[in-house]
Amino acid sequence: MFSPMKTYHQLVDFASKYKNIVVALGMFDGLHIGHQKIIRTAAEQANRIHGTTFVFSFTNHPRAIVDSLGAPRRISSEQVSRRILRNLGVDVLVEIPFTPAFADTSPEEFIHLLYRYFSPQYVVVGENYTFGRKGVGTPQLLRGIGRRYTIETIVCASVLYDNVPISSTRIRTYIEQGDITHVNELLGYPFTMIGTVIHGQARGRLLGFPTANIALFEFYEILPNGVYAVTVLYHNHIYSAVANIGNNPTFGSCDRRMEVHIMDFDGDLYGKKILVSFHKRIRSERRFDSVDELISQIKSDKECAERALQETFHLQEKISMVI
Ligand SMILES: Cc1cc2nc3c(=O)[nH]c(=O)nc-3n(C[C@H](O)[C@H](O)[C@H](O)COP(=O)(O)O)c2cc1C
Ligand SMILES: Nc1ncnc2c1ncn2[C@@H]1O[C@H](COP(=O)(O)OP(=O)(O)O)[C@@H](O)[C@H]1O
Repeated sequence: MFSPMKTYHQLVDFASKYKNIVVALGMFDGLHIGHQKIIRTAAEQANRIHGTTFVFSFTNHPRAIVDSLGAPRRISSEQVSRRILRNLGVDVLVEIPFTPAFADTSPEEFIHLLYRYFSPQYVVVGENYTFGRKGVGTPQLLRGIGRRYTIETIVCASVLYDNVPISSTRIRTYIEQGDITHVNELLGYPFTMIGTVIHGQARGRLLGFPTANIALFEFYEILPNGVYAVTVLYHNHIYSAVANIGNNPTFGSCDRRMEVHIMDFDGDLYGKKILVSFHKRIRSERRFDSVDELISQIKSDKECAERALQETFHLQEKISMVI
């Protein structure tokens, strides 16, 4: 069993509260395989010196401040990220707002700040990590200046997939395309959303397929409308399920949402939190001319989802990273 991860939203004198600090630095949106390598390296190093594993990151994406195009939509929700960080062995998460003043910090000032609040034995970064005003700080600079403060820098090489480094940007593109297979390969765990079940039009049960509905939020990168093979974690049990993301065009239209029909389940889920993990895209959402056509399509979607879940079964053990 893991001890709970402590979270701070401001910088305090961590050095006097925790011993032998090792800090992983980065934005870590999505916590993909490359991020996991950096954080695992930090945790291993901390274990070796009987110390404390820290992740130091930001509540908002730095690009919200420094990029005229604004911040990209997030890959993972806060809840999903925290579960993964805890499972990777992080003891303390420090997440502070990235403000215009912070963006103006010079690389030297940033390293001084690390020393002042963390006095880390080690910092761990990815090879393409940048920091400080206009992102001019590099891992080499961190290593050079860090030594003056007796901070050792560990630089992790990018993890490649098809000979190209795995990046959050690449994963966002696959999500936009609904390419779950690639999304999950690069994340190293199934793309997952956690949400609370809300009321819909109470129509699903009449169609013979009740669907637990979950509102979608604009600031997360989400999959395109369509039908997906998913699993649902509820009350410590993983169920096979089939999800539809969209506006139900067969019935006019509704707010965009995700709805999940859970197989071999009967119960009241309103107001309950469920965790939905995506495994394969099945088809696009479309308008049907009759309700009977929609019903027979949902029947075949369900069979298709069952088959897809059998095919991807070997990958599903990675769900443990998000639980
Ligand atoms: C597997 C699955 C596939 C679906 N595909 C479509 C679709 O292609 N077009 C559509 O209009 N609605 C589709 N729906 C949504 C149904 O219209 C919706 O579940 C139903 O209207 C119930 O809505 P309610 O939850 O508000 O009661 C699908 C639902 C499921 C479970
Ligand atoms: N197998 C199931 N899958 C999903 N929801 C189920 C299932 N069995 C019962 N339910 C319940 O039924 C509700 C969905 O029924 P539905 O008629 O689609 O209503 P709504 O339009 O409010 O979502 C869920 O929120 C849940 O409480």
